[in-house]
Amino acid sequence: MVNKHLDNNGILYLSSVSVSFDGFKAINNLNLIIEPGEMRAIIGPNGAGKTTMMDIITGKTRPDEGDVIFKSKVDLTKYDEVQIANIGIGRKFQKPTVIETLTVFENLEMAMAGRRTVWQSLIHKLSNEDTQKINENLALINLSEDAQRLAGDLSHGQKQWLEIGMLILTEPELLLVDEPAAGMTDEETMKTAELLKEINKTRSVVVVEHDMDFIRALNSKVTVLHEGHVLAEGTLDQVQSNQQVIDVYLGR
Ligand SMILES: Nc1ncnc2c1ncn2[C@@H]1O[C@H](COP(=O)(O)OP(=O)(O)OP(=O)(O)O)[C@@H](O)[C@H]1O
Repeated sequence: MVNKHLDNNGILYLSSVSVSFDGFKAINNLNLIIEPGEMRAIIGPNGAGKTTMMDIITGKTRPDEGDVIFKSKVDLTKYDEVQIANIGIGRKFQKPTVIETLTVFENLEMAMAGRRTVWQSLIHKLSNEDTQKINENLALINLSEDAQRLAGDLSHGQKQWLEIGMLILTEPELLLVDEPAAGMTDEETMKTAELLKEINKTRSVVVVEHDMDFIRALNSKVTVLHEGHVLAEGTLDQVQSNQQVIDVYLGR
């Protein structure tokens, strides 16, 4: 079933994807292509299907119909969540899941160790190369000064950055980020946009977000979802001046 997509160069390709919950089509004939190296923002009113779409890409939800292809050849519907993470798709959920009783550095060390247990990763001696990677990661996520603080003492925004840093250490080719700006201060929100732009220099990023100032700062192509399919695509200015999009947001 995958051969027909080999001429498609997208890092992520969704074609005619649908899924129903108790007869209700949460995703309805969804088509989406993310190009390699692209940053894409996904917006849409509550219930548009944004989370369900992320769930389908990451193997949490199986589509009833359609193709979900990674890098032109990997049929993601055949794999489970852990396998998809290992294939190279990292997902950042809205709520941070860092270990609060460990330091920032230890959390990163654990992420670096991947499948080792917490205890194994803490007694495992880091190579110089690993230490350097963690230090570079700390600089990326703006937490160099906070490396020895307990993760539980960080602000909400800093915890989100730490978790993004942990995901980056697993070196995903595609990073999916769910509402990163929720609960952040304006300053944290803008720093998060800068962080994702920096990350996007080396990998593809798909961000679901409601905060329009944040979306504007990303300066990327925007896809508007509505009732489980794509309503509009373009720059933020283009989609914001699209009458159908305006009507959907105003509930008309
Ligand atoms: N497991 C499920 N069982 C039943 N209905 C579901 C399930 N998951 C999602 N839905 C429904 O599917 C629709 C799409 O939900 P989804 O959470 O994907 O939207 P969303 O765009 O992420 O919304 P929000 O912006 O509020 O997070 C909603 O009507 C939701 O109630």
